[in-house]
Amino acid sequence: MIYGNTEGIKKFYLDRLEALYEFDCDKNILVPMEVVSTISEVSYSINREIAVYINRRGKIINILIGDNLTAPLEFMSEKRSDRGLNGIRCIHTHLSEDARLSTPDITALIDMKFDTMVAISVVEGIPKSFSFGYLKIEEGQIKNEAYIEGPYSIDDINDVNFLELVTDLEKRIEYTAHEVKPSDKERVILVGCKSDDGYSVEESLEELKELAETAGAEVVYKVVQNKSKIDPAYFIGSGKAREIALLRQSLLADAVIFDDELNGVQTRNLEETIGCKVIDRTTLILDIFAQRAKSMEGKLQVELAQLKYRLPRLTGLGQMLSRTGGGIGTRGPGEKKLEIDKRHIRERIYDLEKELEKVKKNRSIQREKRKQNEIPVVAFVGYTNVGKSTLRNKLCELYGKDKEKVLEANMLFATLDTTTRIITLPSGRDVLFSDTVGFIRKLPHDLVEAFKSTLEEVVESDLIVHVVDGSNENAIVQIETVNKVLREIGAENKECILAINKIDIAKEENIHAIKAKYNNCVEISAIKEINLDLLLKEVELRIFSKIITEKLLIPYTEARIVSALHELNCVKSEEYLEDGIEVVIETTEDIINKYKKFLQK
Ligand SMILES: Nc1nc2c(ncn2[C@@H]2O[C@H](COP(=O)(O)OP(=O)(O)OP(=O)(O)O)[C@@H](O)[C@H]2O)c(=O)[nH]1
Ligand SMILES: [Mg+2]
Repeated sequence: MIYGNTEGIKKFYLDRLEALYEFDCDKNILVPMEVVSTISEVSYSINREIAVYINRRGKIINILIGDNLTAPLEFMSEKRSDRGLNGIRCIHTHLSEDARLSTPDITALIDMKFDTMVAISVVEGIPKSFSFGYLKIEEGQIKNEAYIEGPYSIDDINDVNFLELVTDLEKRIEYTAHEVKPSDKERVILVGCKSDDGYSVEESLEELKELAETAGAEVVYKVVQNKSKIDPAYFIGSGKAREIALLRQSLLADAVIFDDELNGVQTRNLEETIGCKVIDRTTLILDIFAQRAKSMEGKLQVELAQLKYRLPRLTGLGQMLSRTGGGIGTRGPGEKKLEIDKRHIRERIYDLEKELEKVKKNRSIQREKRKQNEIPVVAFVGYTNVGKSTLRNKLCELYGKDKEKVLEANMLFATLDTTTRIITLPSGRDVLFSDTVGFIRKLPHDLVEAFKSTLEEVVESDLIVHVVDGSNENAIVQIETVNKVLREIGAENKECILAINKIDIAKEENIHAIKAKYNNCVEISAIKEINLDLLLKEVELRIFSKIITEKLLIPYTEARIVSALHELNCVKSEEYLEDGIEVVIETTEDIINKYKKFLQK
């Protein structure tokens, strides 16, 4: 793939340039003459400047056509390497007698920390003279200044030993202890494609970024791919993959994470081209789940899901992953390494399924017991990070019988196991509140499958409290994502309350939009303890009483009852008739019973 302004250029020239990708440059030589003569000729013929980017292994990783060639790379400058030279040299043509580096050339050199920047003056297709620049290093630090050498003739430039130059530069850069081992964090590049599921790529990538950070990585760049057609071999197309390879080198990234699922072949091809570990969103989510699972059952489920996801992909998996170098995508529950041998994986899957069967049986026995005690169960569901755990902890703190806290953190998937606590409602009745794992978009199917038994709690519950982050602009899409999973586990017809959380920071119009679309909303703030009593009242109402609509006729002498009913917030309409006030109320059985004598037949 040739980048830049290739419009109107004959295929013949593009092919000649393309062939350079196969060429191995001598590692010692600053400007490989075969490359120089090709780009000089083509540059002259098409009357455009050409730049090639070569890594230290002597591989050409990118070829660019256009004017102002070094400029397009500035898009990376903000994320450029802070840890020394970027390991790439740029060689480009000037279609004039002037081989001196231009100001943009020098700026790019400094910004990107190229190993060197070489300019060739090309006259009538012949390389005439050369100049090159490299960064100034003082007291162990790379300065924002460059040394420029030349112009040199072809003979002179051939005497420059590139390897010596770069080795010397590298030697003089003093890496502090921190820089040598910059952090335990993996540096990752994210790649996303446009999708049509209601999210923009940017939002989806933002979520992927949060996921990556939750997994302990540092995101150094995000790549957006416009192409909607999926390449069977590379997912994004081989040209784009090469572009990412260049990025990876200059940003010194350790891994690339794709926002969509990749198959084994795509993973292998991408790893080969990009030259580092490549993982997808599902692997990342599984990795997070592996780190977070606490209960025996949770751990078993995560491992099972991981192995099931891996098995069909193993054939295609490249060097990078089968070596299991460590980091994201290689962790199993409890930091143990994942199996990479197919036969072992199959055996392990079999064992895990057996073990899970046992655990499942236990769980249903427990559930039976609870049923016998007749304590109703309220299940908290909701998109990840909406505040389910915070809400449940607050409720436990204020109304609970035991005060053990559920891990709450501003991290995705803080909760991975259903945990259940008893809460006393205002009326004095007890209910069990159970917190569940957060739901997330593009939740891998294996995972829904794996967590079904955890989610059985939801299916078996008496009431669902669907918690929504009212401050999130995607709240409605998130609600729909959760509803979709609820449908998948067969819980769509359950009695449900929508708790719109975080109203302390939510925008008015956002809340309005949610309320306009859904019934049974209660606006709350878990953190600020706003309306939590109201939520519990609503819970009580939904669980312990059927809602009935009745018409009462209340004599004028008993008018205070009407105001009492108004206080209960259950009056739907009222009419002043001759023999009394006719009110239609929508409320619970026990309240209706209280006013039985006024019932109109
Ligand atoms: N401003 C504000 N922030 C809140 C509120 N409730 C929760 N949060 C914050 O939202 C973040 C996520 O809260 P959690 O309770 O961990 O969310 P969760 O839904 O349990 O998340 P998972 O278990 O990962 O699915 C935390 O940083 C909370 O402090 C609220 O009412 N207002
Ligand atoms: Mg939680």
